[in-house]
Amino acid sequence: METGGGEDCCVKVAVHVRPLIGDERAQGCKDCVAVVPGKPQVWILQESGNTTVVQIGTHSFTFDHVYGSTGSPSSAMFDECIAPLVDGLFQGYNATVLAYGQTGSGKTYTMGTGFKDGYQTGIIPLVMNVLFSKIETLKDQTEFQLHVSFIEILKEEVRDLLDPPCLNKPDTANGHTGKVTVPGKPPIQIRETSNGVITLAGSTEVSVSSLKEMAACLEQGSLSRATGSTNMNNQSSRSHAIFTITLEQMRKLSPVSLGDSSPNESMNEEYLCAKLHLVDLAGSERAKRTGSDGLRFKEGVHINRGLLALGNVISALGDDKKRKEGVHVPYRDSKLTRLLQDSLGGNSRTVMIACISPADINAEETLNTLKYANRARNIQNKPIVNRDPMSTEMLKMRQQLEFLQAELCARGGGSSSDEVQVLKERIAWLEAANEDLCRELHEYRSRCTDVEQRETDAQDGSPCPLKSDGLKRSLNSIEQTDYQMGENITGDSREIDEVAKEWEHTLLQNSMDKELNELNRRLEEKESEMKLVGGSDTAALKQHFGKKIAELEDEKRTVQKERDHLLTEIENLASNSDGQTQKLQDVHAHKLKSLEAQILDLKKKQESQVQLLKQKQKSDEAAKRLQDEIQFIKAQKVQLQHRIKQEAEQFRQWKASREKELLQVLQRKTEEAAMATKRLKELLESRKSSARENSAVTNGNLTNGQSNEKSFQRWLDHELEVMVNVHEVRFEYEKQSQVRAALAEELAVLKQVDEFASKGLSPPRGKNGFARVSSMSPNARMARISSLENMLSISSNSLVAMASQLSEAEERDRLFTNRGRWNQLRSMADAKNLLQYMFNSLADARCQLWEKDIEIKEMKEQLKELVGLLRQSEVRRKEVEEELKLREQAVAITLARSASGNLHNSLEHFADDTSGPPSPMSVPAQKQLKYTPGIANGSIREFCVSSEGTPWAVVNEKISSPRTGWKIMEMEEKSPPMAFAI
Ligand SMILES: Nc1ncnc2c1ncn2[C@@H]1O[C@H](COP(=O)(O)OP(=O)(O)OP(=O)(O)O)[C@@H](O)[C@H]1O
Repeated sequence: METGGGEDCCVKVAVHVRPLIGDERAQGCKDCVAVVPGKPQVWILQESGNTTVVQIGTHSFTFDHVYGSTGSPSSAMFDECIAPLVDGLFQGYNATVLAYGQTGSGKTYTMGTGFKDGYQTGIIPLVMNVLFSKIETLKDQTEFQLHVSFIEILKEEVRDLLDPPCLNKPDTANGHTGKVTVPGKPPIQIRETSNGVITLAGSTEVSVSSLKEMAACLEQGSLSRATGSTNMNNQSSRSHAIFTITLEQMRKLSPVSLGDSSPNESMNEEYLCAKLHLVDLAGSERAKRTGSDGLRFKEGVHINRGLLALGNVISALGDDKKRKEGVHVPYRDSKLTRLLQDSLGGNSRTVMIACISPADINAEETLNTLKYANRARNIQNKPIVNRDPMSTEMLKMRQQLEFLQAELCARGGGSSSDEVQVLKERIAWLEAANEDLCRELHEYRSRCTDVEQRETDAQDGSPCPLKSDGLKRSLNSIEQTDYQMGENITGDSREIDEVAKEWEHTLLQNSMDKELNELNRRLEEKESEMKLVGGSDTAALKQHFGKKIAELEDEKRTVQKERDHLLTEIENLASNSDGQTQKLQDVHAHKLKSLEAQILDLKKKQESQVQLLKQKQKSDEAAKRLQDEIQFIKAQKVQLQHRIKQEAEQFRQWKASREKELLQVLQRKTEEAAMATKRLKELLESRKSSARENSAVTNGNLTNGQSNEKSFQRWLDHELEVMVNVHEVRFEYEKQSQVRAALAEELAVLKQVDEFASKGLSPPRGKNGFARVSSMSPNARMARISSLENMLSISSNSLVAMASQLSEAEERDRLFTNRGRWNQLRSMADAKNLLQYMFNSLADARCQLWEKDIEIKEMKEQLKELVGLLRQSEVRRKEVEEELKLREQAVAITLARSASGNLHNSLEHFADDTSGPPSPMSVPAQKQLKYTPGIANGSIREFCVSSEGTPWAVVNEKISSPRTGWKIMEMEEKSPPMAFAI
């Protein structure tokens, strides 16, 4: 059904970098993707220190377009990449848009297959808008018919998203969504027709005539897809979804005049049919990162298999050149692979949008995505216009007719009747040929249908072989939970210690703060009292009082003098008893009286002054006492402040050393990871050279059979070492990711608490980690935040570096697998030798494994016994403590009695008490364990000696481990002397 030629064109690749999303921010992820401004070039970055940015080795990729991050805005993607494909549809070109990338990288967001409630984002809604507005402008010249289909490929099974009865029916086999067959309706199948075209037979094609109808199909399908995912208990799309728009058009061409004969309508029409496949592939994922749930694991395997298929298609198509050169490049022949192959490598115009996350934690997947995408750019497509064969033939005839008419005109506008007759005959011949062609086409189509039906029947009858070996192996490899248990237990108890220490510090600081506040309060109280008591200057007061008393004394003396003088005068006057004298006498007597009153008053004043002075002295003494008290409180305060400072300093030092320790652990882990990464790099490098060496061997450059054999053995050893190293790096990667997640979690909590504190709020109670963090001082919090950020940065760098090597290893391994690991073995003898070597190695490895198993069993037994004995001795210790307490009490009572005169009796009583066995333990002797590193299997007896030199335990060797050289000793207690116990 296709004619017409087209030029070759490569698959266009546009990278879409989404921003960091909430979850990634919460995990403290850094942006490790950079786009060169103004160029479609992407770099994966590694930060060195806090400021400098260094590019990692070879990880720079150039594409046709890069959107997001510092590249072109995402809004430009449609106009630059997709709109030309929509235009092409109207010219009859098929087109495919593929969204590819890891889980959560933004494929659904980019494509718009999560279309819901009319909310239009993504490519598909935009395609629909443009399609209908274009149809609106062309509807006068062209008749259009639109169909849509929406299917989902889940575990290599096709589900029709537009046919509800096929959806959401429980599959009895595994309990999740499966497809049921509707009677009379054949199931959808990915089929390969006899001429090699891959088709989806039996999918619903809904005819649509408006934007609304098409949007409803997209929405219905998207919802069905989401429901399916929810049934499988998973939010992410676990399937490949293909939304196909088929555009049929019948164009009205300008009529061709056929002289006097009636015009043939069909010759004035052109029929074109083109399909646009919009594909949202399931996200690539590593089984380990999705958790160990069996169902999800299986899905992951299928998804990855699908994506592997895509990867293979891409690389196989990319290797087309090699195929042309005669090198065997295998295609995987799964139907899905072929379907994708047709979309990518067929006659479509194809745009691949490689979605990536910028988070450093996804660096490995991002690198893989970019590598695939980069390879996809090499794929050559040959787009052609899809015309109905009839239409094509008509078009040819039409062209001939036009040519003939033009010729006719060129000969002067007129033509002889003979010429017209010749032309008419030619037209009749062409029409007859056309009819023959149509008949042939019809027969050909029915033959094709027969062949397809036979193929389908044959497939239905043959059960599909189970390829479960790889899966089993993968499942076995994830059963490693025991491995880290010891580490976890140690980690947990360490964390408990740490939390306890922090609490202790907080409580101590709080109680000391309270104490300090109390001291301050008392100090204030005393000081204000002091102000009251000793507020004025005591010396000045004393002087003031002294002066006052002296003045009073002077005054008293003057008044007394005056009184004496008056008395003498009165006596003199008494001897002269005339009237005058009597009068004077009275005056003097009066004056005398007042003077005496004055003297009395002065005396009182003086006394009160003396009293005041005495009181002052008393208050001085009180002030002195207060002063002493204040001094004492002040000294206490200084001491307490010193203790607070000391304790804080101790805690700070402990914390710093803990932090240092943590950093050292992280650094050690990072160094280990770096070492493993470096080793892997070296191994990968040397693999390249050993591959060359081996190819030299197989090309016969080395004739010596033995060196040939050795070289194969070396190569095999090397391959195995690489495998183990990749495993090691992956293991380190997982561990590092966990460390990083824990750091990020703590950082997030600290930042939240900080935010709450800056708003003056207290963090929510009962939330994990909040209580502990909120008790930290702001400075401690800031210090911890910066230290965590530092650690996160180190961890990020290490993760990115590991991801880089892992991706390299994976890439090489994949290439190697494609080429065939064993291709270089050219002779049966080589193969047999290598097989023998492998057999020997495997046997060795199994024997070693067996020995290790035995050792582990032995150690587990020992551990069990040790734990039992530890518990016993713990119980025993408590008993002894109790007994010791009782004896101490008894001794105290005895001493008290002896002090009260009953010395003799009590000593007798005391002797009675101690007349039993001299050991404080009256129960049978207990066995204790003792570890002695060193020579095993020796006959050893040891004596533990008390402080007085008395042997009290005999030690017998019990179990010994030839591997570790540690032995467990049994110790029997001999009763130590009582005097020692007292
Ligand atoms: N360009 C973008 N801008 C903002 N958010 C985005 C962008 N791309 C994706 N996201 C967000 O990232 C998350 C994951 O996106 P999406 O579901 O499209 O990923 P996906 O690749 O389809 O995942 P899966 O393969 O698991 O289905 C979603 O929350 C989505 O809203």
